[in-house]
Amino acid sequence: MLELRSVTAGHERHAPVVRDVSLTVAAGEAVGLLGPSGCGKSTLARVVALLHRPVSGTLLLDGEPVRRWRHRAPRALRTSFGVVFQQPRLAADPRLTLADLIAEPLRATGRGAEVPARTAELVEAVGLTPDLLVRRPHEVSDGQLQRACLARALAPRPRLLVCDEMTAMLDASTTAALVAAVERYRRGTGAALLAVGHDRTLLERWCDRTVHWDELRGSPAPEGGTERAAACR
Ligand SMILES: Nc1ncnc2c1ncn2[C@@H]1O[C@H](COP(=O)(O)OP(=O)(O)OP(=O)(O)O)[C@@H](O)[C@H]1O
Repeated sequence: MLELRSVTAGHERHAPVVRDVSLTVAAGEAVGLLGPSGCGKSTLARVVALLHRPVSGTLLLDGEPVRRWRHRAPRALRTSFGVVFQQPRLAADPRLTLADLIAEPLRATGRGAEVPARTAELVEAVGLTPDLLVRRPHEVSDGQLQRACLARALAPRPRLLVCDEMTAMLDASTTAALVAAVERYRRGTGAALLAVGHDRTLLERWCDRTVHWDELRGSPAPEGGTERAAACR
């Protein structure tokens, strides 16, 4: 379903943090990605979630190369991917109520009519209570806000969910609840998962297979070789 071929990406032009990384996630598969702090996992997660354009290499979805990232990506492609980050307070607009936060991706993609029904489903799915929906991020706990961020990621029914250290700052019971919510969603939809983290025990229990960052680098480029993303903007 998702294939990264020799992807190089970074934040400074001549010093990429992700170099020549190749990775495949099959339809419905859950892949855990482990690696030390600062190696580039979050940068790669952002490339996969179409939020960060690589310098070079190819990202294929169902065999089709992705040619545009961020707001340039076609709407259908953007809603194929959902992402949950480690720090919900950095990922949530502090001005929005939780209801508006969860509805954000549907409204942004012209699906506002789905908001009431979908929000009701999601609130239950992630274990929030409806009274929290009128609150803003500073009025809820980290765990409650992360539940809302997961609901936001699931709102458009993505085919691939990227969880970038989603549970790193949560207690064991909230971690278990969020992992269970992701797994219920995947069972119901057949969505694939890329879960990034440091916690080998959690990822090995959660995912079908776990790969280490070092295993992703320098794989031989498959037939067709690399593709300059810059040429595809
Ligand atoms: N927006 C940015 N601008 C410049 N450098 C950045 C930016 N984001 C990350 N970096 C740098 O890129 C490198 C990789 O960061 P990244 O967040 O991808 O690593 P990580 O493996 O996810 O780390 P951690 O496990 O600690 O979250 C780090 O050296 C970091 O300082």
